[in-house]
Amino acid sequence: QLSTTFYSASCPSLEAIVRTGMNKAVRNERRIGASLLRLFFHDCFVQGCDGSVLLDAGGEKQAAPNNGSIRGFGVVDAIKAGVEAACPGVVSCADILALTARDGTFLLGGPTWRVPLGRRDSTTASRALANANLPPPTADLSTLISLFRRQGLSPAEMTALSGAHTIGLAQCLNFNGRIYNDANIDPSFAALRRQTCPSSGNRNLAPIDVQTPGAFDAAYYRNLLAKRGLFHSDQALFNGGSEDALVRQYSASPALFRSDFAKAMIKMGNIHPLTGSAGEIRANCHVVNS
Ligand code: HEM
Ligand SMILES: [Ca+2]
Ligand SMILES: [Ca+2]
Repeated sequence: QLSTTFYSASCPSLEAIVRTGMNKAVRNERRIGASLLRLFFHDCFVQGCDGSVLLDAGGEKQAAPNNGSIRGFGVVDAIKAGVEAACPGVVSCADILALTARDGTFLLGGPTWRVPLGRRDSTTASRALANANLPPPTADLSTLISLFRRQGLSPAEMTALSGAHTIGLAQCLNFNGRIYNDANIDPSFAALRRQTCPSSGNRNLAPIDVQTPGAFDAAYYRNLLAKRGLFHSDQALFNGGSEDALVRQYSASPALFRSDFAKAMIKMGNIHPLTGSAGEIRANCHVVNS
């Protein structure tokens, strides 16, 4: 139902405006490409890809997986302002977010893909659904598989999408349990991470991919082979279970990873979009229209 040509008559400059905005944002701070990729994931897993994560009301931003962690709202706002100037009242915040995720991935060296468009924006957000649907970094493989299955995504798609952790940073509180307690971790990697993380709490940042945190590549999977996954949930993909073989394949074939990642991103972007006359085109991504 979404279409890559949805705005070709109503907003032909849309993709150029988003690309220019993302170029500028990534030049200013490379990590922001990762942050927008994650923001789109956190949107899609809560009520579908409907821009709910962008709403200030509703408590979704304060849900445990989001609070003090999700970022990139200013970039969405700046791009939305440019889009509104060119094509007022036409393009949803949900679609802008989908395009920023694609461009963020590409600008950090990842694959590109054509983004199906035509999503509309929700009038609600949900803290409860964010807490229930977003995977915690303490998850085991069975939990990851079931949380992705709930969104219509297969274990293989979950394994490909987790490769997003080839870019970006994380706070100690999300991996302290792993570096202090897990057995399936490379001891020298655990020691390295403990150097900047005290044994509880703490918002200090570390790269998720110890090798190339600023580059979208297959190093994430090579890390898993070496027991250098940062989150317990990362290493769960390569811990003697059903995804081991695919992790090995992706570690050996970056081209396969790139192509499967792009396909899985399109599939994730199709989670329960609002279309037709459902929802609205928000004027301001932070608030519902009055
Ligand atoms: C498989 C289950 C997943 C879990 C348990 C998980 C968990 C996390 C956690 C805990 C962080 C660090 C947040 C912080 O410390 O502030 C993070 C960061 C990140 N995640 Fe995931 N994630 C998962 C899947 C995904 C998927 C599917 C994507 C995108 C397709 C993604 C993209 C990212 C990115 C790019 C970052 C870095 C963001 C930044 O630097 O701002 N993650 N994830
Ligand atoms: Ca949503
Ligand atoms: Ca990397």
